Amino acid sequence: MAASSFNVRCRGLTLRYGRARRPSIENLDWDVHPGSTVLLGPNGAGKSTLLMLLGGGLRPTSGSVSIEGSSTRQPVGFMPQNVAALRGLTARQQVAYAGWLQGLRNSEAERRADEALERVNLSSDAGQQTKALSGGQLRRVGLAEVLVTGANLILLDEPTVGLDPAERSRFRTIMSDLRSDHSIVVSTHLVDDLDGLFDEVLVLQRGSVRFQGPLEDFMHLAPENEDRRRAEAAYLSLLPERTA
Ligand SMILES: Nc1ncnc2c1ncn2[C@@H]1O[C@H](COP(=O)(O)OP(=O)(O)OP(=O)(O)O)[C@@H](O)[C@H]1O
Repeated sequence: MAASSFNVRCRGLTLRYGRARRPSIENLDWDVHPGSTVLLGPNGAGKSTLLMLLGGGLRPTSGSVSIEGSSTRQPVGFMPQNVAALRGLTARQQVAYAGWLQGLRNSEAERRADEALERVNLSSDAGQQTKALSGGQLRRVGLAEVLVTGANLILLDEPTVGLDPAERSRFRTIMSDLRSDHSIVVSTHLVDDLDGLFDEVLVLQRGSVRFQGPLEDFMHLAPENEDRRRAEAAYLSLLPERTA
């Protein structure tokens, strides 16, 4: 994919749930950077809401998300925090089903499902019922469900939360591999492990942008003497009150 020719722009993006007193995303301007972006923010800051707006799962109350230069029918794919295991389906069938829902013919959906499962290192479990998979394996099925659609931009909502260290490391390796031919945006609470995986950082607080820029600039926000947990120190310097 030519990531650089693919643009996703948010302008004045605002989302208010029902009769909520204040918007969960407020007047947000953001150009999604080609490459990989980490989305940080305290609980309730609006990370999931922003990802759902980008993925088309929510319609903005006002403002817009525009997508230009995509070569596929489904330019953006969203993996939610909780990936559902569909009863009675194997991993291969569940991934192929996601492709079929996007309009692929059965044979094409199955072929792409095999490719996607290989990409997430699950080929050997393709015949397992998804209900029988571990939490980490199920997350990887969820990622394969996104890949099967051919999306250019992949949105991952807290993909490593609750995973054991081995599965977390496996997932990081897969994300790192995906950076070669996809743009990715990943929301996370885990600010200790950003280096080598992300180019850009977006920090949200109460639905507004608190910081956006290259990872290097973000790291410079950390006080001089903070070395080991530099990213966490940078993050805390933006959010002294730790409120959403
Ligand atoms: N379906 C909904 N109806 C009403 N309010 C909602 C709904 N979903 C989220 N909110 C509110 O919108 C705000 C942003 O929530 P969101 O889940 O996007 O934040 P988040 O940064 O992803 O939080 P977390 O890190 O806890 O997942 C919060 O105040 C939340 O209570």
